[in-house]
Amino acid sequence: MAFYSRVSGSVGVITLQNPPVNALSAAVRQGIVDTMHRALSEPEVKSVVICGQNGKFCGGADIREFGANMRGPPLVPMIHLIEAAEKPVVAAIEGVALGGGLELALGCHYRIAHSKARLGLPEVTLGLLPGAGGTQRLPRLIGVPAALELITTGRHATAAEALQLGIVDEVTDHSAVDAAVKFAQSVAGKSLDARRISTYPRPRSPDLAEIFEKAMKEVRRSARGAIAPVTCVQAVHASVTLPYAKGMERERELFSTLFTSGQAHALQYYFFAQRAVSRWSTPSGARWDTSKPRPVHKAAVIGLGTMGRGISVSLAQAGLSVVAVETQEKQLLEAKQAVSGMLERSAKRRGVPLADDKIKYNCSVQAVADADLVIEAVFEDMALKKTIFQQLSGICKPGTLLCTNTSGLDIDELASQTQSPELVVGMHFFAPAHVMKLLEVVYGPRSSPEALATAMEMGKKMGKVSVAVGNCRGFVGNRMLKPYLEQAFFLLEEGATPEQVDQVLEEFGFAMGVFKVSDLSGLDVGWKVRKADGLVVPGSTGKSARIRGGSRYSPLGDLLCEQGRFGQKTGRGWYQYDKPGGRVAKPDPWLHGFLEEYRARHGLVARRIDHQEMLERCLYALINEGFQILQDGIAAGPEDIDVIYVLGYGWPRHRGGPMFYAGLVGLDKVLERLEHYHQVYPDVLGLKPCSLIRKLAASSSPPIHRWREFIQKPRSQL
Ligand SMILES: CC/C=C/CC(=O)SCCNC(=O)CCNC(=O)[C@H](O)C(C)(C)COP(=O)(O)OP(=O)(O)OC[C@H]1O[C@@H](n2cnc3c(N)ncnc32)[C@H](O)[C@@H]1OP(=O)(O)O
Repeated sequence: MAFYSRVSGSVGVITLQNPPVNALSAAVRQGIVDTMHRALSEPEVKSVVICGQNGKFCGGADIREFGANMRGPPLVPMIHLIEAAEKPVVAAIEGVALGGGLELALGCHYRIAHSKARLGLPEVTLGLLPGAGGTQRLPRLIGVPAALELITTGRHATAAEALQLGIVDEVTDHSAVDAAVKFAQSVAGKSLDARRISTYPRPRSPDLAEIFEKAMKEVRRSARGAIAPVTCVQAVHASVTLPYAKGMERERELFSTLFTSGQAHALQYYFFAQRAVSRWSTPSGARWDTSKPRPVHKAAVIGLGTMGRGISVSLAQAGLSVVAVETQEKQLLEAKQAVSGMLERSAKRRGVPLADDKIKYNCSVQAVADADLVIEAVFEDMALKKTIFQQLSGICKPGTLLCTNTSGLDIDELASQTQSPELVVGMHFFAPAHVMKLLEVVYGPRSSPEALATAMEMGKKMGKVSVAVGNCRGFVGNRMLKPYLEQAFFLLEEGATPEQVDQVLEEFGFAMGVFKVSDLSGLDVGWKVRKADGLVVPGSTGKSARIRGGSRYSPLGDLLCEQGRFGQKTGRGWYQYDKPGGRVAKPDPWLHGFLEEYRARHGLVARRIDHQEMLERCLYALINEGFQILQDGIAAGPEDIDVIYVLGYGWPRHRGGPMFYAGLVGLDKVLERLEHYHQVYPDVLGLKPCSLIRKLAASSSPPIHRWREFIQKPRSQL
C-alpha cells in the first residue's frame, strides 16, 4: 500500500509500503493512485514527494504477481497520472529505483537521489523489457546510446552516474526525502512544461542507424539465444521512429510477447531460485534458520596454485585477515606477486581500497594455528590431502573449521583423518575462484550444522552464491557432468565431430560446447581421475577396450591424453590452437583422421547424427543424473541444481537450469526420450530413467515447486 502524509503544510508525501523492497504490488499501485488523487485535490498541497519506506524507494513491479491474473490499476496509466499532474511531483530515491520503480520516478517531474542509491532497468534479466514507458522515456531523457546500454544490460547505475547521465537532478549524502521535500517547496507553482519526459522530442542524431545496427549485433552475439535483449533494442528503436503514444503501443506489443514467453518464466524462476538456495536444509533436518554460523575473523589458505590464489583474494576482499601458505619458497614468492597483482587490478576495477595488507604469506603450515577457518587448496590428490588434514588436526586451535577445496573427493574420508570430523566441510570453488560466483558447500555425514552454516555464511561474505550439497563423488556439478561428457564421447564414436556436438550445445545457449570446455580446463584433469578410478587401461584392444564394469565406456579422452594432447595448454586437444596456451579453437584434421581410424579399429560405422539426437542425449543424460541426485538427497531441491549449473557450468540462464528445462520440455517427454535411448543403448547406465522422474511423470508432472513432495526422505547421518 501507500501511506499519505503532509509535511510543512504544503507538501504531500506518498510513502510506498511493501517490505522488503516496496515492490509495486496491486495494493501499492492502488495506494499510489488514491493518494495522488488526494494530493491533487487538496488545495493546501502545492507539490508532492514520492518515496519508499525503510530507505528503499522501489524494487520495481512485484515479480511474485506475474504468474497470477493482474489486479489493481496498471502501471502505465498510473505513471501518466503522475506525469500529467499540475503540481510538481518529486521522487526521493533512497536504496533502489529499479524497473517499474525507476519508470515511476521517470514519470515524476524531478528526481533526487541519495548518494548510495542504485538505479536501473533490470527487466531484461527477468526476460522482459521496461514496459511502463522506460524504453520511450529514458532515451528521450539521456539519449539513445546510454539508454540502450542500461536497458540491454539491466545493470544498476550509481547515483553519481545517474546524475552525470541526467537521470536524476540532484544527489545528496543526507536524507533524500528531506532534500526532496525542500526541493518540492522550491519548485511549487513553477511551470512543468519542460519537465514531462514523454513530451520531449524524439532522440535525433545522424548516426542513429549505425548505433542501432551495432547494438543489435552486440546483443545477438552476447545473448546466446535470449530474446529479451534483442526485443529491448527493438523497443528503444521505436522511441526514435515513432511519436511517444505510438512508441508506447509498440512497447506494449513487444512486452506482451516477452511476458508469456518460456524464457521470461525461466529467468523469473531463476531469480527466486538464486535467493532460495540460501535457505538450505539437509536430510537430517538441519536448517539455515536454526543453525548459527561461528564468527570467522582469520582465515588460512593452504596451497597457492591457481585456486588457492583466487580463494586468498576472495577472502581478503571480504575483509578477513588471511594467512596464505605455500611450502616451497620460490612458489610462495611467485604466488605473492600474482595475488598482489590480482588484488590491485580488482581494487581498480571495483573502485575499492586495496586489500593487499590483509594477507600474510608463510612457508610453514604451523602459521595457520590461530586461524578460525582453514581452506586446503592443494592438488586434487587424496593422499596429499589426507596428510594435510592430519597435520591440521594437530596444529589448529580447537574449534577451527577445516575446509577442503576439492572438486569431488570424499569429504568423509578427509574428515576421518581429524580429531573433529564434525568441523570438516568441502568448499568447492570454481576457477577463477575470485571471479566465479558459485560455491558448492559440501557437508559430509559427520559435518555439524554449525560447520555447514559457517561455510555458507563465509561464501556469502565472499560475494558467492553458496549452495549446500551432500557428499558424493563429484558432488552435484561434476557428478552431473559425467554422463553428459560420456554421451558426447559416444556421439564421436558413432560419427559426430567435436565441432558438430559443440555447435549444437552452443546453439542451445551454452557459452562453450563440451569439447571446447574440456580443452580449456585441460584433458589431463579427467584423465588423472579416471586413472585413479582404474578406468584407464593403456593398450587395450577389442571389445574390452570399450567396456568397464559391464557398461559402455569410451577411451577416446584417454587416447588423446596418451598422445600428449591436453587441450589449450599443449596447443592440441579436441581442437588445434595456433600455439600452446592459444585460445582460438580450430577444427583439427588430425583429430578427424584419428576418429575415423578409431571407428574402423572398433568396427564402428559412422552415421549422420541429427541435431535433436545430439542435444537430447547430452542434456537428458545430465538431467537424469540430476533427478538421481534429488532422489539421493544430495541436493535438497531442483533450485540448488539449477543454480549450480547456471553459475558454475555455463547453462544458459534464460533456460532456467537443467531441472527447470526438464519441466518446461515436459517430464513425460524427457522420460519417453530417455526410455527410447536406453532401449537403443542398454549398456549405457546414464540413460536409464531414474525412478524419481518416473514417479513425477506418473503423477501428471507437477510444477517444479512441488517436486520436493515426491522425494523420499533419505536416511541421514548428519
Ligand atoms: C508491468 C510489469 C512491469 C515490470 C517491470 C518490472 O519492474 S520487473 C521487476 C524489476 N525489478 C527487479 O528486477 C529488481 C529485482 N530485485 C533485486 O534486484 C534485488 O532484490 C534488490 C531490489 C536489488 C535488493 O537486493 P538485496 O540483495 O538487498 O535483497 P534480495 O535480492 O535478497 O531481495 C530481498 C527479498 O525481496 C524479494 N524481491 C526483490 N525484488 C522483488 C520484486 N521486484 N518483486 C518481488 N519480490 C522481490 C526477493 O525475492 C527477496 O525475497 P526472498 O523471499 O528472499 O526471495
